[in-house]
Amino acid sequence: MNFEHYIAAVENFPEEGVTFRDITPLMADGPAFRAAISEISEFARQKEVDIIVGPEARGFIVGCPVAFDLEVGFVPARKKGKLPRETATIDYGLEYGKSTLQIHKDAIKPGQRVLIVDDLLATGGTIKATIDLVESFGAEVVGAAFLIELEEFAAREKISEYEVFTLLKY
Ligand SMILES: O=P(O)(O)OC[C@H]1O[C@H](OP(=O)(O)OP(=O)(O)O)[C@H](O)[C@@H]1O
Ligand SMILES: Nc1ncnc2[nH]cnc12
Repeated sequence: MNFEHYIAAVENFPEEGVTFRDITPLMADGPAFRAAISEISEFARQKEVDIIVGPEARGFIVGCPVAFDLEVGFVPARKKGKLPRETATIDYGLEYGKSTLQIHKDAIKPGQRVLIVDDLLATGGTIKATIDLVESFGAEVVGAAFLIELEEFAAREKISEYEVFTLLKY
């Protein structure tokens, strides 16, 4: 399937100089969305994962159906102040701005095999922060999977020790 056909390029969003890769047309097309999720699920199955972790918000959109497909749990890494119970916290930078992610302290057990799933890999700030946060639980990050990789940022160099799966590269 030509997944690129379902990704809209929006110039100068959310700020001047950024080409935003919008996945909402892919999400709006049932067969295309399902096919894209299935490709990530196929990768995830080989990794024998215990849980999927997805960073807010688009990591939920891609990560939850993968978890459902594999019949494993999904753990949200949420932006600061959204989770109601005790959390582990990490600050990070991304292509446009800075943010903080939190995971509930009882959500991941030491030794669990974790796959991190998100929509897009740009500078790698989000994935690196999510990896560090997951590893702070004593869990094993068995890989990371994305719909889109922006190769100009060379994020793979930041996470070269991890297996990275991406459906589309720009
Ligand atoms: O590789 P990076 O430079 O870190 O950029 C990629 C991240 O940026 C976007 O999320 P954003 O923080 O904009 O949040 P959203 O999902 O809530 O839109 C995207 O969904 C990734 O999580
Ligand atoms: N260029 C981009 N398009 C969509 N999401 C992003 N997250 C970080 N950079 C992005």
